[in-house]
Amino acid sequence: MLKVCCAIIEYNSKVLVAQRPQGKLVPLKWEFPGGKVEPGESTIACIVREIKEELQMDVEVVKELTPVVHYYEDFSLELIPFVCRVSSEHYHAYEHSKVEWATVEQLPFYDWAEADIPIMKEYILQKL
Ligand SMILES: Nc1nc2c([nH]c(=O)n2[C@H]2C[C@H](O)[C@@H](COP(=O)(O)OP(=O)(O)OP(=O)(O)O)O2)c(=O)[nH]1
Repeated sequence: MLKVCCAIIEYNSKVLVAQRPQGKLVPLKWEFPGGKVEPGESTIACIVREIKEELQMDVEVVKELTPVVHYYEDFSLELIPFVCRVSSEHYHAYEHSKVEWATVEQLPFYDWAEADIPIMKEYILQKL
């Protein structure tokens, strides 16, 4: 099964959310940025690498949340979430159509990729 890591990046009480581009899988849905684990790569190395590639940010991993297995119509994946910290709010959006800093209260109102919904909910619950 496809193994994908994603990052819930925190800064100043907000988290970074990103919209997938048109023309890729799960188009225009919102996600926590990340990507596929490469052969032989640890999940932590994967998330640090992906966030550097996609957003030019250096993350520090704080903790892992519960992985989600999700079956889309045409593919399935295991999505492994990490809460991460950054020391600056600045990013360059190389691979997303939009990127935003959202408050925890705003998270339920994004049009999420289905696999991200349980992750978003778990994150909100552990913030209460
Ligand atoms: N990065 C990320 N991918 C997610 C999330 N939720 C979700 O269903 N996915 C899916 C979409 C993609 O099919 C896959 C992640 O692959 P990816 O982001 O590395 O790759 P991609 O399909 O955008 O493009 P590519 O690297 O193959 O060119 O997992 C999420 O929160 N973050």
